[in-house]
Amino acid sequence: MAERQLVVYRDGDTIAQAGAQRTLLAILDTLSAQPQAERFDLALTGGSDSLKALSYMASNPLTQVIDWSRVHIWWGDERFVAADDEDRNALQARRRFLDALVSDGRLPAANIHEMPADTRSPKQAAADAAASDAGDDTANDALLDAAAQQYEQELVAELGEQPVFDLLILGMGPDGHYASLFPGHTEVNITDRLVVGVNHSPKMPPLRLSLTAPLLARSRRTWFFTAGAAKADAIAQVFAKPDNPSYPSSFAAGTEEFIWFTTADAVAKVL
Ligand SMILES: O=C1O[C@H](COP(=O)(O)O)[C@@H](O)[C@H](O)[C@H]1O
Repeated sequence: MAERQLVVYRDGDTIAQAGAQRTLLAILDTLSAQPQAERFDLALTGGSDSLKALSYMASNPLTQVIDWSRVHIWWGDERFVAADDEDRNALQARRRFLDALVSDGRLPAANIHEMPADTRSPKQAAADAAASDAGDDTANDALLDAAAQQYEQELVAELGEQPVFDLLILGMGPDGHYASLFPGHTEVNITDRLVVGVNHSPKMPPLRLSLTAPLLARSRRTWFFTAGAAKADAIAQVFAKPDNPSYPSSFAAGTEEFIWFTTADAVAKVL
């Protein structure tokens, strides 16, 4: 595993700008190296700091010279809502960056590997939510598990039984969650699945899908984009103790590179 590196920038906007440039360079250099890599697998996250980086990618000139037909896009987690719901991480990424690449004919639509969306009717979703409120999670759990299995199959079909991303971008919530692995939830301990359903997420919306910790830890490069004082307590705890379920981000790693891009206020309790 790569040693954790810490980079402290002036503000979140700098994380997003530098992160955009760095992401595009990683793609360009990997696809241009000799012998050439066939493809580049990039796993995105939701979250304020990382989404901003996607907007900067859209206007960065390096975007014009990348062979996007060899780039595949994945997500570390997703909110299990309808495909056109504003809460969806993939929708936000499409709007900021991906849709333009597809409509220009540069990124094949099939290279965007979105996690499954909720296709239930509003009436059925409300009935399942009512059952859950009454203590019966059978329907929601079954639905989430089927969706998680579907994404697992897509990962295995594209990347084999032990999928590895070239680059995984992550954000961390103030509670220390990453992807949709939350403190106090059992999903962070699951090691025999690639993808899990997450019910009763403490952050809305309540139904989610997440890659599991072992998959998230074997990315070649793993970068956190994490700004702001609200994250200071969690970063201090994450840096203090690895693999701590109370601060799930402490499970993250990268095999070749593992970098936290932060701001001074975010690491005020570490340094
Ligand atoms: O809910 C989520 O939150 C985390 C962190 O988001 P942030 O806005 O606090 O940076 C994000 O990484 C994850 O993808 C998202 O679903």
